[in-house]
Amino acid sequence: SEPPCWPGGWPVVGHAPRFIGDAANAWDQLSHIANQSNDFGGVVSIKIGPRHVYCVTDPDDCYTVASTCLEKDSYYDFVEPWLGDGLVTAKYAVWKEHYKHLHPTFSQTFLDTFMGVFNSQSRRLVKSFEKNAGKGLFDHYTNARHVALETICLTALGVDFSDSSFITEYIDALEPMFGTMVERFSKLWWHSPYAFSWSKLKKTQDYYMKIMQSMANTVLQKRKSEVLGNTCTERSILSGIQFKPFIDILLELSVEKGVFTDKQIREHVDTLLIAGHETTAHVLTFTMVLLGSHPEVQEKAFREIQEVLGSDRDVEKTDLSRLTYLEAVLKESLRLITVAPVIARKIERYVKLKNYTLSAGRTCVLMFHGLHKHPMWGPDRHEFKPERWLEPGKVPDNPNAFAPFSLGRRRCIGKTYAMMSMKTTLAHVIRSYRIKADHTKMRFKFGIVLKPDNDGYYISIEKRT
Ligand code: HEM
Repeated sequence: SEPPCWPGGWPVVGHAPRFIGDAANAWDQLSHIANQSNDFGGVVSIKIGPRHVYCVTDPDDCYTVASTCLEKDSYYDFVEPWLGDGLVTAKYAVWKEHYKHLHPTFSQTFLDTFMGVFNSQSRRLVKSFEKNAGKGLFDHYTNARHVALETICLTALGVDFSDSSFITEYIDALEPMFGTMVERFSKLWWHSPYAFSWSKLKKTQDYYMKIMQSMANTVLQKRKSEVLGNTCTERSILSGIQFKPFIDILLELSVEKGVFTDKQIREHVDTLLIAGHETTAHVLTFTMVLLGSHPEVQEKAFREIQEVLGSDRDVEKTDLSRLTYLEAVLKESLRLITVAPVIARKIERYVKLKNYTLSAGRTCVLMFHGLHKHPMWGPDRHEFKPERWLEPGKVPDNPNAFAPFSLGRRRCIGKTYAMMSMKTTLAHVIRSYRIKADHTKMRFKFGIVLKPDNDGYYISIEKRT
């Protein structure tokens, strides 16, 4: 049978009026639907204008959809002019071909070579915090994001932008462009490509997109001539840190095997830049707030870091698996504040779930924030308790209950990269500063990823002696 309908829909427009308003309202509605879905047994259906959208929070049903519906929903077309054939937006046929070539570049062996970059970048973040020590609340997201973008530029592009204005200029174009995309989501009448093509919003979007594409192209062309001419200066600039950036692997594949066009390389690089920095920067920001609000957790993490690392040495790859409490902190943070709360798939042919059947031609949204608050997590599911990850029987034994990086074959390719870099950064930050914050003051908004909506996420820090 069809899943139950979320109450409160209007004729013709359905639930669309509920989404009118700002991004904070959009997040409130998404949270509401997720709760309702959990109350209704894990699936609920909503109507956004003519479009039927299924919203799923049941773990097994999430997995069924993630593993059988591999085509992204047409909502992703909003981002297509920018990210094109990049892995997030690519049509399944292209994705399958490109994924085969890209997957090995995320192997543990390649990622291990990034540890030097992760450490030096973490030290840059610690240093950038220094001026705020003992000075009250400050916006640590700005620093975290700047450093995260620098990190992904180093590892994906092989370019060190720490002494240039590239990062600031990129963020200055990215912010308003992202804004136009979120605005399009929230305005039903601009969902139609035809109506949108005439809008002022599209003009603004194109303006910023051009800036970003031309920045990416400049980097790409420079790198291409270096790779072809075998004069990769950046690698020697980062002396002592030997690694191969993703772009070199893409360029080699395109030169040797003709796998990618220049445009596709640009789209892959843009995808990595955006998917690889906004997410990790927000998770670090939120995790620091949670640590600052739970001093006993923070002290326990600090003691573990002292035990594993001892002196002020760099984090090595073998340390990462020994930082088990820190890992539990990160997982609990990803569970409680799910930075990528929703993804959407196209239902191409009918899909049989545990209790319902989804009809072809519709949209299915997997609500990971709802999955992470499913009653199976227990009565304390709204609380921050890293201990649950370390005590037997305290997390659901369903392998699909935890999906911050999505599920199935199109799950995040950067999961290990993200965990390695975030753990390294937190280890450096926690051992350098004592953090104070109040997570109850945080408000959120939906900006494709989950973002803070007020300054309630600010932290204050004191230097540890
Ligand atoms: C905490 C950090 C991160 C989280 C929570 C996260 C989450 C996700 C999620 C939920 C998806 C599925 C998106 C969808 O289906 O629409 C995804 C896909 C993806 N992520 Fe991540 N991500 C993180 C970090 C990264 C990093 C560091 C990179 C790159 C270095 C990355 C690269 C990608 C790519 C390329 C895809 C598309 C994969 C595919 O379709 O094959 N992500 N990520």
